[in-house]
Amino acid sequence: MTTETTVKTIRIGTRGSKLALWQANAVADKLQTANLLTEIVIISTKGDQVLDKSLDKIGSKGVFTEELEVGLRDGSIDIAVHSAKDVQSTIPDDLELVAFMEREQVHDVILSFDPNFKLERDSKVVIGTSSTRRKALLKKFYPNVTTAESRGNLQTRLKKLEDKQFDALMLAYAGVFRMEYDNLIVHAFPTDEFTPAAGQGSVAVECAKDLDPELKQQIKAALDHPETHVCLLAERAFLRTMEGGCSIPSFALATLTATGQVSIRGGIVSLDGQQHLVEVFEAPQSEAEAIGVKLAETILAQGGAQILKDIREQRS
Ligand SMILES: NCc1[nH]cc(CCC(=O)O)c1CC(=O)O
Repeated sequence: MTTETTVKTIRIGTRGSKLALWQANAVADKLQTANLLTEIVIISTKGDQVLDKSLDKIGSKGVFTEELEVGLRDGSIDIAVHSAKDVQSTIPDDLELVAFMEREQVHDVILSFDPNFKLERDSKVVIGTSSTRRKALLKKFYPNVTTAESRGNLQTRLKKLEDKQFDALMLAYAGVFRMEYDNLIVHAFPTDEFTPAAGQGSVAVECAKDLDPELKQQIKAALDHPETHVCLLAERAFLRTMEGGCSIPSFALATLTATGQVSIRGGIVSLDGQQHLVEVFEAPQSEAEAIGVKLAETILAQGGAQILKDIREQRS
């Protein structure tokens, strides 16, 4: 008797933007290196379709992920690839994040077509960004800067910059580097002032909990970067406890120290930049999620809860 081995093709669900496809291709490459067969399936999400509203107005929950999650459930895809930053802090019970890929540099940058563009503390310039966190942090650290909405994929935003809808564009370095626009970078923000959003710079891979366990293990072995994973657990626990999606001005960055501890810096900034709460905690890796929670609870107790309440009231 011969044993039959069926070779399964892993269907990788992704949004259709160039950055999303870059990420999906990075996943496909790694799976192929592990001798797995792959196919990329493009799925459009609400976040791709509704471009005339800022994210906090669409409703932040799963705008870039929901349609992909439907695909995981109905079996049209086996895994979904997301920018880790875009994944809601609590994912549905029947799904799981099976891997976090090795993180790119996490900081925010400014892009301009003018190589002599300089951002000074008192600069009176218009910067394109639609991120609540970036807008609020700019108010705090660069009080004379004004911001202009810049939703859409990177290419759309660069077109707006070209059309002079703003003087410069603020983005995550990771996406800029992956799209090879790093020649336009004129300023890099240090992460102690502009601490990134939880998950920035990493790619998350989601699957159904009931995906074949052997396949799930192969996917994890091929894609997961354990150091990134533990940092992301801490940051996502922070985000979950803050009860905010990508539309609140919170930030969290976990890193591993030389002795292998997890260190997490995070907090929240009020929309007007007037209140800026930041704390740093360190713990063994086994307590990664616990320090994320502790950081959030500390920030909430220091006035973060009030900042969140004010934001909710302003929006309703
Ligand atoms: N919310 C959009 C988004 N999601 C992930 C990235 C960049 C790449 C990354 O952080 O992985 C971006 C654009 C940006 O913030 O500049």
